[in-house]
Amino acid sequence: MLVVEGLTCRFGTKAAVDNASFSIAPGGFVGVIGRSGAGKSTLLRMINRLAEPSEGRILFEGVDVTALGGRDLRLWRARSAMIFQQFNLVGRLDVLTNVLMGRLATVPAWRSLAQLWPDHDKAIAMSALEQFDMASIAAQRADQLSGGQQQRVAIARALVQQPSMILADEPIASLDPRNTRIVMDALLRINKHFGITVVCNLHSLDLARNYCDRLIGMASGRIVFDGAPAALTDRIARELYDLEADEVMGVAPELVPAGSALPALGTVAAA
Ligand SMILES: Nc1ncnc2c1ncn2[C@@H]1O[C@H](COP(=O)(O)OP(=O)(O)OP(=O)(O)O)[C@@H](O)[C@H]1O
Repeated sequence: MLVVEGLTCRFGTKAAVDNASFSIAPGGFVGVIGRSGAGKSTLLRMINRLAEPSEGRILFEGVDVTALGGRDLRLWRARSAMIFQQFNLVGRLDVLTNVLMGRLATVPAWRSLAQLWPDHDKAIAMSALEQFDMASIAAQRADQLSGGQQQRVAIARALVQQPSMILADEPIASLDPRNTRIVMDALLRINKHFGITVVCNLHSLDLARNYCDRLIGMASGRIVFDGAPAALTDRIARELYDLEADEVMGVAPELVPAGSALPALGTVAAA
């Protein structure tokens, strides 16, 4: 169980994440939604400890992740594997070696530097590539792949970290619709087949509704919605996304009857 308590991250006087509290049970597929600048990336980066919280705590299975340092912190970063919008592969290295990078936390540095990966780790990496039908391109350079293939390699790299959770920060933001589906299906497979919790920042509300079993909505650093996708009405979505709403929902504007009051943000979260 991941528990986030009063988590805040300030940059100067601005709170990118402001007093966020929630818990995530194992095995969920959670979408973090909200407009650009809402604080989604900062939230995920704090959970992985790539960004330092200004206040609050992160607990995982009762361990205070916020207090970890040294080797324990490296192990936590492997256990809460991040996937990034820009894939973060090493383009000049082959696909298999990129996936093996996910084993760095468990392999002595001299072995990885000398490219002497143990057979056991190579087998794990090949098996991860097979999961996503990519074993046949194991020897190709990463920079020769399409964006969708690169992201699936990044997902395979995350999988070999044997994570408890995958934190995906806008993983499909630079992909076309076909590759978007392939990559989201890969994340869903990781979630359903391996039972690994997925927390995924998504700009598209349609995707979030289709793939996630729970949505956390953020606005100006605060959590303003936390519930099942079905509970997120179009009206709340419009408040979350403001002028971007039609773009993220892919629908025509809804006519709001004159004089009808919008529910206050946070009312659903509080219910
Ligand atoms: N390192 C930083 N230094 C200063 N301000 C930052 C830093 N990182 C994020 N911010 C600010 O914090 C706020 C939240 O940013 P964040 O990237 O977490 O939002 P987001 O919802 O992920 O947006 P996007 O979808 O555009 O990535 C923004 O106003 C951003 O400019």
